[in-house]
Amino acid sequence: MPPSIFARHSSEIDWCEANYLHSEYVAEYYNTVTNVAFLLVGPLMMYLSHPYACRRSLTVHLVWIMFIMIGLFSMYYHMTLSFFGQLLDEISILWVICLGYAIWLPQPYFPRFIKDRNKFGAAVFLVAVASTLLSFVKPVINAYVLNSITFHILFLLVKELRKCDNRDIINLTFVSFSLWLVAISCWLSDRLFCNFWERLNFSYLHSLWHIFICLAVAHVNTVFAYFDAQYEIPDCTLQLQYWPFKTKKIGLPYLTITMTKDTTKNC
Ligand SMILES: CCCCCCCC/C=C\CCCCCCCC(=O)N[C@@H](CO)[C@H](O)/C=C/CCCCCCCCCCCCC
Ligand SMILES: [Ca+2]
Ligand SMILES: [Zn+2]
Repeated sequence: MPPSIFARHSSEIDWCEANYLHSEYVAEYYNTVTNVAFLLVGPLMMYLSHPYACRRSLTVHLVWIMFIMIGLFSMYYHMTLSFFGQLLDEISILWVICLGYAIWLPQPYFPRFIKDRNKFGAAVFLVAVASTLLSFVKPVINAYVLNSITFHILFLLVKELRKCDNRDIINLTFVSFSLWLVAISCWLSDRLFCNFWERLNFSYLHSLWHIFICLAVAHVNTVFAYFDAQYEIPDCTLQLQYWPFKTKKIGLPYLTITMTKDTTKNC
């Protein structure tokens, strides 16, 4: 009788951090606790991006609500290392990436047979449903497939950067890329070189992944929001700001928005 999908350690994946070192209920303590970053950054980005969301679309808030859900599901996953927890974690990531594409992919990148964003959103929804079903086929590769989407995201960034003359946005993109590079290096090292890190008595790279990928996504989403606004709300003047260190340009990036003429608002 195979173990229940809810059973502890029913996932095929066990991260490098030693299990049950700090609590009999939490399999990977630091891999669980570091997901608090998502529970902090998600609400903060909702608050900071509210003026932009009012002008662009309130579905922007759904991205950050799902971001918080990712943090909760990842906490549950690392607490139990259950197959159910792994799928909750990976499927929630899949859906938030799809939502990000549905909202922010600039129209010039739509497939030729799709002319407007509503139709593109419907196509993305179908892809998300099909991908969700496929995630049950070989779960051990799901995370690699999800991470490979980043290469398309990098392609989009390069294409848009070539047309961008805003120094602040160019700088933000490089910071996003740097954060992601550190994050994916931690993720791959934890997955592929655990024995090496265990010998150094440092098996917390996946915990660092959580922190850096959380920050990378907060940064890259702001870059895509800026590029998207050039196409979707061109009558707005956008300025990049940072919280909490406004003058030093360090912290969470967000867009302030001034209207050149009164146009529709969602709130
Ligand atoms: C038009 C493009 C829009 C792009 C929108 C991108 C939105 C990405 C939103 C959320 C991704 C959050 C990923 C955090 C994962 C946290 C949970 C976790 O660590 N899960 C692991 C198990 O614990 C699991 O192994 C991870 C699976 C893969 C995660 C894939 C992350 C893709 C990140 C895409 C953004 C890259 C930023 C690139 C910056 C240059
Ligand atoms: Ca472990
Ligand atoms: Zn994780």
